[in-house]
Amino acid sequence: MRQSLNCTLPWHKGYQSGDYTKNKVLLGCLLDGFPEERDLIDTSGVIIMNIGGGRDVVVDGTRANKRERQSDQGRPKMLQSAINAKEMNQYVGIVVGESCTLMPSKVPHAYNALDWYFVTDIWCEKNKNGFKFWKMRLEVTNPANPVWWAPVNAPEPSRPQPGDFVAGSRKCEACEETSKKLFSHAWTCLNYDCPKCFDFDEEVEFGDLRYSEEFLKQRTAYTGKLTSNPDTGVEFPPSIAPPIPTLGDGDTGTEVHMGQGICCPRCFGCSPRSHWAGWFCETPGCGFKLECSMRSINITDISNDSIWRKARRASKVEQHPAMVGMATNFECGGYAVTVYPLLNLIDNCDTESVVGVLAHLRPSPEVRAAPNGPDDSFRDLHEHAAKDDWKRLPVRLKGKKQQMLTSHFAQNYGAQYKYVVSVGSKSFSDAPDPVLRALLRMRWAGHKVIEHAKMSITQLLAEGKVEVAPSLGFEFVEFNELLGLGYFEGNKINWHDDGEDTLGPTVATVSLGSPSTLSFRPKIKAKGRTKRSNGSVLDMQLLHGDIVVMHGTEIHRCYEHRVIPHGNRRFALTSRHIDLSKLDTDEERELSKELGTLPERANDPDFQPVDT
Ligand SMILES: O=C(O)CCC(=O)C(=O)O
Ligand SMILES: [Fe+2]
Repeated sequence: MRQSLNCTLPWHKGYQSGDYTKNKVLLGCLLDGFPEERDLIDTSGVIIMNIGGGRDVVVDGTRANKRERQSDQGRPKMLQSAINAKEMNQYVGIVVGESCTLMPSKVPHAYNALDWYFVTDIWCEKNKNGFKFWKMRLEVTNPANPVWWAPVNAPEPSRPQPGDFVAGSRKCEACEETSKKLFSHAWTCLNYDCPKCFDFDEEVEFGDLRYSEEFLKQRTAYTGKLTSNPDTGVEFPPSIAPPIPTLGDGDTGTEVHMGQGICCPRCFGCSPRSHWAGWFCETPGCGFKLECSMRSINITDISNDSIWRKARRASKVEQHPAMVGMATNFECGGYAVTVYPLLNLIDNCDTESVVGVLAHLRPSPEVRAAPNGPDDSFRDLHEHAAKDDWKRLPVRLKGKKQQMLTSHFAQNYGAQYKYVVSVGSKSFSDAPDPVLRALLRMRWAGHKVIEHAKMSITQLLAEGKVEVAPSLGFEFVEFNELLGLGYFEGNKINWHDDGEDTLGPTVATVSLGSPSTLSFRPKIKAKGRTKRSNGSVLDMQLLHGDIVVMHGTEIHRCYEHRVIPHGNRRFALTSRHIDLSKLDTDEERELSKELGTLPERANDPDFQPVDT
C-alpha cells in the first residue's frame, strides 16, 4: 500500500507524484511502471531517469509504448528541485515499485527503498520525433555497500573508483555552454535552450544512441553535507530505513511521530502504525511485531492553555443565528445541557423546518472526577484499546484509486456496524467497563435529551416559529452498539454523515481526553456557507467528559459533520441503534442480537448513571 511507504519514510510523502520535494529540494524519487528512453538502474551504483512525467499522447495500443512525448517538455516542476539537490549535494532516497521493469531482480515489496543517491548530471535530450525532455544521472552515496537487490548469483559488479573513467566534455559553438560527451557515438550540446541542442555532427538514429562506458562508469566521491551532530557518530547519510520511533522524554506515546509507520527490521517492508498496541509488520509471512508502550496522560495536561488556544483558533465559524437563537438549556445529573434545533437549510422551506436536534451535555468538575467517571475512563481506556486491538481500518475514498487507512483507531462493541469501513465487533459482555459505563451514560443522555426536545420543539411549533419535519419523532430507541475511536495527535475524522439505513434516529458520543471541535455544515452549499467558515453553521468545543446527542434521521440527509481533536490523545465512544431487521441474513441478526445484549454486570447499582 502506498500509504505504508508514505507514512514510514520521512523523505517520501507524496501520494500522487513520483518525486518528493521539500523547500524546493528533491529528497525522494519513486520509479515505477514503464521506463523512458535510456533509463537505467544498475547494480554498480548508477541510475539514469527522466525528470518529470508528461509523455502525452497515446501512440499505439500496446501498453509498453502507450505514451510518447508529442511536444517539448518545457521546465517541469521537479527540474528546479533536482538542480537544487545537485547544487546542495543533497542525498536523495530512491524507491522502486514492484512494476518497475528496470530492476535486475524481482523486488520483495510493493515499494522498495533502494538506497541514498546524489545527482551528478542533469541534461536535455530529444526523442525520435525531435521533442526535448530532461534527464538526470544519480550515483549511490556509498558505493562500497553491497547492493541488496542484486540478482542472486550475479557476478560482483565492477566498482570503478573516482578518476578511473572520465567522460570528456566540449563547449558548444552556438551557446558556449559546456556539455559532457554522454554518448559513445558522438558529442552533442545538451543545453535545452540552445538551437544546436541534440544536434549531432554525424547522422544518428536516436533509437541507437547508447551512453558511453566513460559516462556510465565515471565516479564521483560523495562529500555530502555534514551530519548535524558529529558527536553522536550518526552515520551520514542516515540509514535508508528510518529508525523505529521511540518515546522521548516527556512523550506519552500518542505523539505524531509514534503514529508513523516502520521499516521492518526483519524484512525491510514498510508497515503503517495500524494498531493501537504497536507495529505489526504487514509483509506476508514476516510476523514481526513491536508493541509500543504508552504512558497515561494526566487529564490536566490535556486541557492546558496552548491546546485551548489552538482549539479556539480552529473555531472560525459563524454560528447560525436562528439555530443558536432557538437553543434551550436545562440541567440534569450534574450536566449542563444545551439543545439546538437543526433546521433544514438545503430544501427551500417556507417556514424553518426542524429535521433534528443536537444536544451538548457538559459535566460538572465533580461528575468528571467522580469514581468511574470520565477521568477514570480516560485513564483506563488507553490500555483497553491496546488489549482489544483498536486499529486503523481500510477505507475507500471517493474518486481515489489508492486504498487508505482511517487516521484514527477503531473497535466496535455490541451489534455489528458496517459504515464506510467494515469493523468486526466484540460483544458487550466482553467490553471493558469504561465502554459499558459510557453506553449506559449515553442511554441516559438520549432519554433526557429527547424528553426535553419533545417539549422545547413542541413549544417552538406552537409559537409558529418552526415546522417539524414529518420524519422527526420523539421516541428514544435504545442503543445496541458502541463504536470506540482513538485519536493520536494530528488524527481527525473528516466531513461525513452517519446516515446508514440500518441506524436508528439517535447517535450519541462521549468525548474523553483532548478538547476537540465538532462542526456541522449543510450538505449542499446553502444559506450561511461561506469560505471562511468552511461551510459549518454550528461548531461545538467538546471538552473532556462532554456528551453529544444527535437525534433525527434526516440530520444525515441535510448535514455532514467532522471532528478535529486538538491535543494528543482522545477517545470518542459513539453509540447507535442498529436496526437488526435491516441486516442481510438471519445469521447476522442472531449474532448482532447476542453481541448487543447487555451482560448481567451492567445491572449492578455501581454501573448506573447518577441522575439527580
Ligand atoms: O470523534 C467523534 O467525536 C465523532 C466520531 C464520529 O463522527 C463518528 O464516529 O461517526
Ligand atoms: Fe459521525
